[in-house]
Amino acid sequence: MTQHNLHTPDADDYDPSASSLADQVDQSVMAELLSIRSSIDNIDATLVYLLAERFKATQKVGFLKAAHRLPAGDPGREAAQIARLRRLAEDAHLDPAFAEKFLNFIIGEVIRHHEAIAEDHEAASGQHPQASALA
Ligand SMILES: C=C(O[C@@H]1C=C(C(=O)O)C=C[C@H]1O)C(=O)O
Repeated sequence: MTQHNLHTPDADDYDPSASSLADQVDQSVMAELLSIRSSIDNIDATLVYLLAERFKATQKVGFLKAAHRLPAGDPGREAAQIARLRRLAEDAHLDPAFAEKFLNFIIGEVIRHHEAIAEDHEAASGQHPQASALA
């Protein structure tokens, strides 16, 4: 049975003024809150597009690594990226520990994708022995 009364909002019916606070704050506070939230919404949309572009790039790396049987992770590269992002975060007054956690979270996901790409690649070259000989 579907629960139509427990409505979960989705992107198609996004209401930028959705809030559980409406009956707790006066209208002027709510107006200020909504104005700030509209920037938050723009930033969140940008993050999604940026992450989508990043994953498009890392997918290409995944195919390249699979074709040349390279390991999914590259700890030397990751250490350099983390040191750099921590520095950038400090300059930007963002908590460097958070920046590191966030990057590690993304890299973990990328590595899972690379492992899946490598498995698919191995399975496909197993089915076509001449393809694996050429790789
Ligand atoms: C994308 C790569 O693969 C992995 C993922 C990384 C990332 O998401 O930036 C960095 C290093 C690797 O552990 C890469 O080697 O460049």
